[in-house]
Amino acid sequence: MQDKTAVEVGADGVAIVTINNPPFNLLSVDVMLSLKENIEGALSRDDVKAIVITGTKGKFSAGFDVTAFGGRQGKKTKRELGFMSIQFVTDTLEAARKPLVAAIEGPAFGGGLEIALACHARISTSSAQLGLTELQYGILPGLGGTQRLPRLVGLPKALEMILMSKRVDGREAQIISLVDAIAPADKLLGVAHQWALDILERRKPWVISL
Ligand SMILES: C[C@H](O)CC(=O)SCCNC(=O)CCNC(=O)[C@H](O)C(C)(C)COP(=O)(O)OP(=O)(O)OC[C@H]1O[C@@H](n2cnc3c(N)ncnc32)[C@H](O)[C@@H]1OP(=O)(O)O
Repeated sequence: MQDKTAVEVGADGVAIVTINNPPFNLLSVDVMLSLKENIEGALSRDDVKAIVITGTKGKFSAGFDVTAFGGRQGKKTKRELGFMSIQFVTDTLEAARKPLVAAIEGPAFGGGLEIALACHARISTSSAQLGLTELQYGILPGLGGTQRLPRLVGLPKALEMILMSKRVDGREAQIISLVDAIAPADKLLGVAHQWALDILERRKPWVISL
């Protein structure tokens, strides 16, 4: 089976953890367990100083695969969605003692954006699309987005985005403080790397939104 996330550690000590579930890097329990495992691995390595999270093929993540929400669990005993909290990934990010930066290109929706919100900074391209779009499926953001988004963008803007499943592009996201900086696609990872090292060296603030 193809790995759902990949890790590469650069000579500068920044690990890039890439979500690898094309075409939209949708999240599932498997993808999130793989993400958690690779982030924990990077956090425990002495040669890793900071972590950048991104998505493969120019797409951060379009959120949870909503087809997994269909149907009742019935008498299943295996640990599946509905039997377990899916916040295990954001719990890991929250507990991290190394800088975490999200490098966002393409869609960052629902759980995808919530993973980015749990990082200490977000860098995006100007054309990236960001939103907590869960309500269009009749569900609430489930990875802490209802708490983290208002802390970054203020309550009125967060309510507008959540209640109307409103999407913003990278440019607007920077204006409302949802992303910290904009970079062209070919420089995105480089800028995110530098931002992570700047947090480490205290040249940029270590911002925890929850
Ligand atoms: C825990 C969390 O809080 C819960 C969540 O994350 S809920 C999920 C939130 N995510 C979203 O709202 C994203 C919704 N998707 C989109 O906006 C758009 O599909 C997109 C921008 C990703 C891609 O757009 P576009 O390129 O025009 O392709 P589009 O035709 O819409 O989608 C392609 C296929 O992917 C599927 N898809 C897209 N997002 C999906 C998702 N989150 N779950 C399951 N399937 C999805 C579509 O249903 C479609 O399937 P089909 O080919 O069988 O009809």
